[in-house]
Amino acid sequence: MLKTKDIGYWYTNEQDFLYQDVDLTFDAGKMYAILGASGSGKTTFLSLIAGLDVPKVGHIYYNDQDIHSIGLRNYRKNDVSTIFQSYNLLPYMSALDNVLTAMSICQTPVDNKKEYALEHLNKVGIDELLATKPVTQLSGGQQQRVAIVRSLCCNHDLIVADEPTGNLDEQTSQDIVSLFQKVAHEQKKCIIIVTHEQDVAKKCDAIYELKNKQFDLVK
Ligand SMILES: Nc1ncnc2c1ncn2[C@@H]1O[C@H](COP(=O)(O)OP(=O)(O)OP(=O)(O)O)[C@@H](O)[C@H]1O
Repeated sequence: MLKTKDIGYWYTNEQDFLYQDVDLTFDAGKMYAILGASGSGKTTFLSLIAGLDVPKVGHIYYNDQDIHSIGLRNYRKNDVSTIFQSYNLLPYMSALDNVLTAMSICQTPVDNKKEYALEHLNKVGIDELLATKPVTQLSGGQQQRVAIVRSLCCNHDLIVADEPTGNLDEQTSQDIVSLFQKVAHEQKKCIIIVTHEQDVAKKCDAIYELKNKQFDLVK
């Protein structure tokens, strides 16, 4: 579903590159982990495959089409959902409205959007009372779950997530990873997760480790 071809990236100068010649493949129906030390460039890599930033060299293909020819705006709107480390929820809205707004932008093909959103929020332990409160009144872990649901409800085929379980207790984290697994395997989505947690990585179908400026397939 997604391929990177010879991509390289640096921020300030080319000699300080984060990586070069990165050729990775991500298939539909699978969940991937990206591991690596802090500062190695994992978030930067996610921003490239999510179409939020552009590699300095190389190309990214989504279903064999260069994401530039799809158009990054179209790609983000129709094909890829991003779960940000800092959630990026709209603070003046409720959890429910955050999910509904995203569904409306992505034009999720569902008749009763409110029922669909509430059902998915419920699955991660956000009941209707919590879902209708201003999102700023929710805890960090609750906001993280709203961000996860917002991305799942967009129904895109590719989901990229930056430390999606970073703020969750062990049980909730396991539940979320099982949910991701189910979505990847049953709905044939491709889910790519940046994580520091070995337990999360172990549940993924494949693991890429970013080390010494290169990605190695370690599982
Ligand atoms: N906007 C920026 N301008 C310059 N350098 C940056 C910028 N954003 C990140 N960097 C640097 O690029 C490197 C990779 O950052 P990135 O956030 O991708 O790492 P990471 O592996 O996701 O780290 P962490 O696990 O701590 O979140 C770091 O050294 C960081 O300081």
